[in-house]
Formats: sequence, C-alpha cells, structure tokens
Amino acid sequence: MELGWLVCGTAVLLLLHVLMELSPAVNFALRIGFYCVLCLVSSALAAAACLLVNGGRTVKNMRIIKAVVKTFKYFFGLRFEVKGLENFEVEGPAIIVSNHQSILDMMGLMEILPDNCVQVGKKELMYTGTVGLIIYLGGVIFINRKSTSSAKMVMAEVAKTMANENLKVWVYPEGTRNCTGDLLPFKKGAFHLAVQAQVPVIPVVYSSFTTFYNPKTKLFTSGKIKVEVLPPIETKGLTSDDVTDLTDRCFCTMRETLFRLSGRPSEAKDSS
Ligand SMILES: CCCCCCCCCCCCCCCCC(=O)SCCNC(=O)CCNC(=O)[C@H](O)C(C)(C)COP(=O)(O)OP(=O)(O)OC[C@H]1O[C@@H](n2cnc3c(N)ncnc32)[C@H](O)[C@@H]1OP(=O)(O)O
Ligand SMILES: CCCCCCCC/C=C\CCCCCCCC(=O)OC[C@@H](O)COP(=O)(O)O
Repeated sequence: MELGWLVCGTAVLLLLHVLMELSPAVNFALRIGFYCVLCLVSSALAAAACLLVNGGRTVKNMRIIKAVVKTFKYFFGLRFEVKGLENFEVEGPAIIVSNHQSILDMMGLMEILPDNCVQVGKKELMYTGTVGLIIYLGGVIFINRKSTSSAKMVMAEVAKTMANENLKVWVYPEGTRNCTGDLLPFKKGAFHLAVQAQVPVIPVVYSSFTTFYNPKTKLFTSGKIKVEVLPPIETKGLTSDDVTDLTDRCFCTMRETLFRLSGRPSEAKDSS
C-alpha cells in the first residue's frame, strides 16, 4: 500500500519535471502557482504567530512577516546583492520609494525592509484570503486607486501620523506592476506625502527581472537581483509647488540607477 503511494508520488513528480523541461508555460505556471500557495500557507501560519505575539494589527508584525518571506528566495534560486543599507539610517520618519515589477517583489521588499515601516497598497489586496489578512495585520495602508480624493485623504492622514508613530512609509510610485525593464511615469502621492510631513525621500532600486522573469514569454528561472538604497533626498522647506520637481528628480535618479544595475548604461544617458 505504502509502496503504491511512493510509486504514484514519484511518477507524478517525474511527470511534472518532464512537463516543466518541455514547456516553459508549464514551468512558469507551476512556479508562480507554488509562489502563491507558499504565500497563502505562510500567511496563515504567520497570522497566527502575529496574533499570539502582538495581539492584532501593528507594524511590529512586519518583523515576523519579514523573517518568513526572507526564506522564500531559496525555493526559487533567487539571490539578492544589496548596497546602501546605511541610507535607511535617517533620524525619524521617511518615505521610501521603489520600482515595482511583479508580485515577486514581496521577496525583495522583505529582504531589506527597515523596522517601523509600512507600505501603501491597493485596497483589493485585502481580499486575497490569508495574504490579505497578513497584509492587514502588518499595518499596510490601504488606498482606493479608483478615487483620487479618498486616496489623497488617506495619504494626508498618514502624513499626520508618521511623526507621532515614527513610521517609515514604503510607496511604489509607479502605482502598478511594470516588468518592462523601465519605469512608468511616477504618480505624485508619495512626494506630496513627503513634503506634507517634511520628511526625506529614500529611493530604492531593484535591477530589472527581465533576464530571469518575464510573464509574457513565460520565463521564470533562478537569478540575481541587485538592490541599491540611494541617499535620502531632503524635503525640509519644500512646499507643494516643489512636488513636481521633486518627483522628476527622483524619477531621473532611479531610472539612471535601474539601467546601471540592469547593465543598460547607455540608455540611462538618453533618458533625461
Ligand atoms: C508571511 C507570508 C506573507 C506573504 C505575502 C507578502 C506580504 C507582504 C506584506 C507587504 C505588502 C505590501 C503591499 C504592496 C502593495 C503594492 C501596491 O498595491 S502598489 C499600488 C498601490 N499604490 C499606489 O498606487 C501608490 C502610488 N500612487 C500614488 O501615489 C497616487 O498619486 C495616488 C495617491 C494613489 C492617487 O492616484 P490617482 O488617483 O491616480 O491620482 P494622481 O494622478 O496621482 O493625482 C491627481 C492629482 O492629485 C495630486 N495629488 C496626488 N496625491 C496628492 C496628495 N497626497 N496631496 C495633494 N495632492 C495630491 C497630484 O499631484 C495630481 O495633480 P497634478 O496637478 O496632476 O500634479
Ligand atoms: C478567498 C480569496 C482567495 C484569493 C486567492 C488569491 C491568491 C493570491 C495569493 C498569493 C499572491 C501573493 C501576492 C503577494 C502580495 C503582492 C502584492 C502586489 O504585488 O500587489 C500588486 C499591486 O501592487 C499592484 O497591482 P496591479 O499591478 O495594479 O494589479
């Protein structure tokens, strides 16, 4: 009986292996499927740990989430090479902005996430089962992207509470995932927030995933991701009139860094 199960199990694994070798689409679907299952199962376990240790929704839960998610890279053969972590060591609150390529970014995020840091996320993430629960417990700030006025109101509230709670806030200024190897134009919410709270903006750039991950061509192999935390950009004394300039400066610096980290230096020069 037990031998029967063993033979069946081995046969299924072999079949999956052959299918993965033969078809990039199957390989991609299985690896992404595994990532989602891993997120859902780990979130359920981490949620229990968060409730037991911290009792509810608090940024302190991010430490638990981080410890769990940092192990995921080993399942997918991903390596991170991080530079500039010392740039996170600013006095008090800050806004961190980074490029957003895929749902896989959660691994890159947790690889370097500083203490007392929450992210801004779309409200739809609340409805992703246990993942939604863990994101809620971690203190993520939910915004409704379909309503500019309500998103602005939430961001204005955050500007007020950041100082009291000594929070760093992580925003993806592209506003959506983009895996083209370039940046989408930045939305200004993060920069309004930084100016309203008079706190620095710390840009973070992840090298392009396109050499190992591409949903269009169903590519998903192992790979190396270079990460650079750039020096903080001060906003003391800036007003809402300076937000466009601040956004543009940050965009140019991050695009240049993205191309450099991804081995596309010549395009960086053409970008200004
Ligand atoms: C244990 C296992 C766990 C496994 C799972 C892992 C879990 C991990 C936990 C961590 C979770 C992380 C979650 C990450 C989620 C990532 C996302 O969801 S990304 C998508 C959501 N984020 C964003 O959209 C942020 C970026 N967007 C913005 O900043 C936008 O500006 C906006 C605030 C959302 C508003 O967008 P929109 O409605 O499109 O309007 P705009 O065109 O941007 O602006 C219009 C206009 O208004 C001005 N303006 C914008 N913001 C402000 C403001 N705060 N105050 C004043 N004015 C503002 C803006 O300047 C425009 O005016 P202008 O004249 O054109 O300049
Ligand atoms: C009971 C409901 C069950 C629902 C099951 C859903 C399964 C989802 C399971 C795992 C997914 C892991 C996702 C990790 C969190 C990723 C956050 C993220 O990257 O969000 C994308 C968002 O930034 C931008 O969204 P769009 O690019 O605009 O779109």
